[in-house]
Amino acid sequence: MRLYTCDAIRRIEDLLVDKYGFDFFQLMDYAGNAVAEKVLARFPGIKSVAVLCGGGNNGGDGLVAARYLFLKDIAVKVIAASRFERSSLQTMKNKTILEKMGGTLLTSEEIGDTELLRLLDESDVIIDALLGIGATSSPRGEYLRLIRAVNQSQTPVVSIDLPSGLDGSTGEIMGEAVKADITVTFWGPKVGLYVMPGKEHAGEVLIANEEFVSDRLFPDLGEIIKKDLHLVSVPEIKHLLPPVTLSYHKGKRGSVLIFAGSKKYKGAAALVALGALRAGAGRVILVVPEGCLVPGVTPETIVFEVPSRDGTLAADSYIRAMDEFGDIVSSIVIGPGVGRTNGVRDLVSYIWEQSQVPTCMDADALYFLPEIGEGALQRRHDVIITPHEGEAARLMRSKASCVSAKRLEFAKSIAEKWGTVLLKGAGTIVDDGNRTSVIKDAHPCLSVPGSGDVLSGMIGAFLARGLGCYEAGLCAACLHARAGVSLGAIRGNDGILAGEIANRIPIEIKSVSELEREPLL
Ligand SMILES: NC(=O)C1=CN([C@@H]2O[C@H](COP(=O)(O)OP(=O)(O)OC[C@H]3O[C@@H](n4cnc5c(N)ncnc54)[C@H](O)[C@@H]3O)[C@@H](O)[C@H]2O)[C@@H](O)CC1
Ligand SMILES: Nc1ncnc2c1ncn2[C@@H]1O[C@H](COP(=O)(O)OP(=O)(O)O)[C@@H](O)[C@H]1O
Ligand SMILES: [K+]
Repeated sequence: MRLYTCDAIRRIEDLLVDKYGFDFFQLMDYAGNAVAEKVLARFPGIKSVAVLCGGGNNGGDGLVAARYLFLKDIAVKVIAASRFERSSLQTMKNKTILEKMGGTLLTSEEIGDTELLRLLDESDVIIDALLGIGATSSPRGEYLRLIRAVNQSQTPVVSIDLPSGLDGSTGEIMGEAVKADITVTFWGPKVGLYVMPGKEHAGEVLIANEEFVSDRLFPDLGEIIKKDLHLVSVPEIKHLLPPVTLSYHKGKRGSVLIFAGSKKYKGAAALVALGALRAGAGRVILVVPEGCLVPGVTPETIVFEVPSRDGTLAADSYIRAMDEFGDIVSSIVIGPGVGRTNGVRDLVSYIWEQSQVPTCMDADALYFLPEIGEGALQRRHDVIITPHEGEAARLMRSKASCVSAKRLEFAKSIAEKWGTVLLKGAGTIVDDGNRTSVIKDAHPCLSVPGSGDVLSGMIGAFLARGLGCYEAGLCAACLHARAGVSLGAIRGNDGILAGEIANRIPIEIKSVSELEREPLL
């Protein structure tokens, strides 16, 4: 699904006016009306609503929503952060209409903090119409005070277009932002509503008036939006999954060579292998240091023990494994539980510089990449690296908090330097340097130990089945997230085991293959 930046949305709105003759008053009416409808549908029986309005057009949308709710006999209080002195004509007009109809308009400056909180707490719903796509800097003055009050209140919050204070094009928070339960946005999905931390601030996203932005009305839509930015959920990966036919055999499924585990961390290796098998790999070969018995490894896994160096793998592990299995290996996974010894550093460095096999690098393997990067680093087009935010920060010599704040930007920089990247966490990002996808589904039950090991095994399986790094990352992240949503719906947020995520994957693949629609990315 296409994702829209704020610039693209502005161009679409301008075209609706210039090409089709809408005026901005009409567009504001569509927007505010849609918000009122969604609020009434979501919160039936409400009696009172506080509408917090800024002085821009987002505030204008709030005034329209207030009017439609007022007409339904709901007690509406507009609390304005601005005196509307420099507002657009359409916002002014909507203010005048509401006033003439007898609506209550208060100016926040005249309301003390205690009274403000009381007003918000006494309302059944708060509508946040302070800032939309027009905000370009950290909220200040009354806007900031109102945002803080909204976040302090227990009343459900519906944000109009964007949670105020959120950058709609990046998902970054400009200082502080409203934490909404629901965001009603217009025309199409805006990037910032799906990328963390914006995703968390947006709550549930409802898109209004999407039908306006069709290829029929906008044949040149592809020119307007960034074609290389996508929101990906299961329908989008259907056409990527390799078809399985009656003539299939395990050779066609490809073979994954896994370098995982060490004396200290044994279980990781079993989970990578399970992830690969559950995602449909043909043969899964697990290379482990001698004596590091892998608990729980499934009998379907081929275990290949190599001499241990300080309880870990070493550079010669690759040569030994390829001597034995090189003629069948179609992908490599390296990292989970391998440890951080010199032997592992040599192995990672050797694979980065010498191997020609499509590879997924995860966990401890990522620890050594910056060191390799000090030398003559060659970006690998056939490697996908899968850092969480801490690992991403180390790769870019930054802090995890900086990565969390600017996920899209960091993913792009990593992809340009190293190769395709899958930046983990809710709203997982896959970036190959040219294309960026944000995974729509997410569930906190996935935040358990070994969950990432399963994911890297799944990527290995999709690479082995012939997918490119970007496509393998998309399929694995999407199915992994789906498994989380399915398990979470039954079992809640806590106590899911990583192996259970893996075991859920075949069902998720089946449900994707049964989907009827097959939209292109
Ligand atoms: N352009 C259009 O045709 C339509 C726009 N719509 C709405 O209009 C919004 C965009 O409207 P605008 O461009 O007027 O922008 P906004 O309303 O998002 O923000 C601009 C207003 O906020 C104030 N402001 C900006 N940054 C601030 C900061 N950091 N601290 C405090 N105050 C700040 C400005 O002084 C101005 O009053 C959209 O998000 C959407 O809700 C809808 O009405 C649909 C039609
Ligand atoms: N809150 C969350 N919401 C959605 N997905 C999450 C969340 N937390 C973690 N995940 C996913 O779970 C996996 C965790 O991987 P990782 O941090 O490497 O864990 P481990 O090293 O224990 O395997 C990643 O795929 C990540 O995207
Ligand atoms: K808003």
